[in-house]
Amino acid sequence: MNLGGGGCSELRSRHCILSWERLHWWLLHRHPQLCFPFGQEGQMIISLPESCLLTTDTVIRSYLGAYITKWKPPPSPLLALCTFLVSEKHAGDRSLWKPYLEILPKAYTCPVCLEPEVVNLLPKSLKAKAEEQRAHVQEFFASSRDFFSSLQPLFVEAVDSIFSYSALLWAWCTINTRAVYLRPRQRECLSAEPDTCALAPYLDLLNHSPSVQVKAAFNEETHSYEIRTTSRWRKHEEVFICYGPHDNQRLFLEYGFVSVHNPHACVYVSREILVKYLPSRDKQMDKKISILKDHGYIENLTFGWDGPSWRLLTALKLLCLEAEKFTCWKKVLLGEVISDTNEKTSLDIAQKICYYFMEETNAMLQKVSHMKDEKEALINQLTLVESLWTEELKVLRASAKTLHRLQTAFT
Ligand SMILES: C[S@@+](CC[C@H](N)C(=O)[O-])C[C@H]1O[C@@H](n2cnc3c(N)ncnc32)[C@H](O)[C@@H]1O
Repeated sequence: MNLGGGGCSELRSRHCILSWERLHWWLLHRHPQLCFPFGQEGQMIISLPESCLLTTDTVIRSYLGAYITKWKPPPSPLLALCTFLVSEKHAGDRSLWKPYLEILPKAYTCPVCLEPEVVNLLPKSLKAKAEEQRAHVQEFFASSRDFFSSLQPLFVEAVDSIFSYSALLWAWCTINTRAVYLRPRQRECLSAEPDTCALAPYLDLLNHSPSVQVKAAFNEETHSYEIRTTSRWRKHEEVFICYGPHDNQRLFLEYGFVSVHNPHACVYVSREILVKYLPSRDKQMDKKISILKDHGYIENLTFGWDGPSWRLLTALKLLCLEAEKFTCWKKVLLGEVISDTNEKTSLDIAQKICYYFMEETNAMLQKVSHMKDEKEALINQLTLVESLWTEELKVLRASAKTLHRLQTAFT
């Protein structure tokens, strides 16, 4: 959120600024206690009264409440929120929430919204998650259609045309990219899934920066959702909050963007790649892999800005253990050095994997670049994917440098 011009380009358009001002006016008019003190370290950035939050309580108190209470099995909290958003958007000028709905993005860039040919260009681990996300939303839509049909008495138009897949997708992305967390509540008329999401107008204009520190939570004493910062902000500077210590794949998956110079950025190493560079003759390989699995060392192996993660190096050290040293595997997991040979071999393999990823990343960047020339309609989606690969390449280059330095200690 920019507290005085500049900032996020989405907000710079005349239309957005007008809507934003209208939202500001709307909130202050309804809730004069809304607070925006800012600037000082440790101070409140924003405090939003409970009555400004859009929660399942808002939905149940609305004209949808009777339909939700009647429906069996009870709809999920997420379905209640999505239904309300779609219905209120459809109401247009008649909606009390219009000033808020007007400033929401019309479309999103989470992987579920990307064209399949763009999803195909994502790193493998992210592609799998993107496909899961798409299947999840499709299933959410399919399983909600009967409930939507029950709402027909509320509308003149056919509910199928109002609660379409694209409308539900928009609502799902709105919640997924903008909701704040509330402590779980349980309502009898809703299913047992966690009811923890709330939309927080105004507060959800704040963009993410990985390098700021904030505390965000609902304050039970003031009955407000509060964000406090431990960072300092100058007048006219864009104020950021931190959505969490997320790497770029997670930011892309959950929020549809990539953070440049993200300190949490990393490149994931899959089990297949890990073993591809190990000696195929090792008779103890299956045993070693099963030890890694049992101790949770087969996942979340990464390259980061500081080189291979401790987990990746530990996994490699165990996989490279000489046959006669195999009994020392527990010591490896505890971080002990077994031998110079083991240290050196694992670093060499880490370097080979790192170079392999750099080549693959360069090849993907070329592919994306060709596609940008050919498919102009997909330029925004492709640019996003390109920025993800570009950031991964930067991480790999940094990792390769660190590895080179570590390897020289053994020459
Ligand atoms: C809670 S909203 C933040 C406000 C949003 N920019 C807006 O104009 O309404 C979260 C969305 O903002 C965008 N966003 C947040 N931080 C960003 C950043 N550092 N760079 C690019 N986009 C960002 C992403 O699209 C994300 O899904």
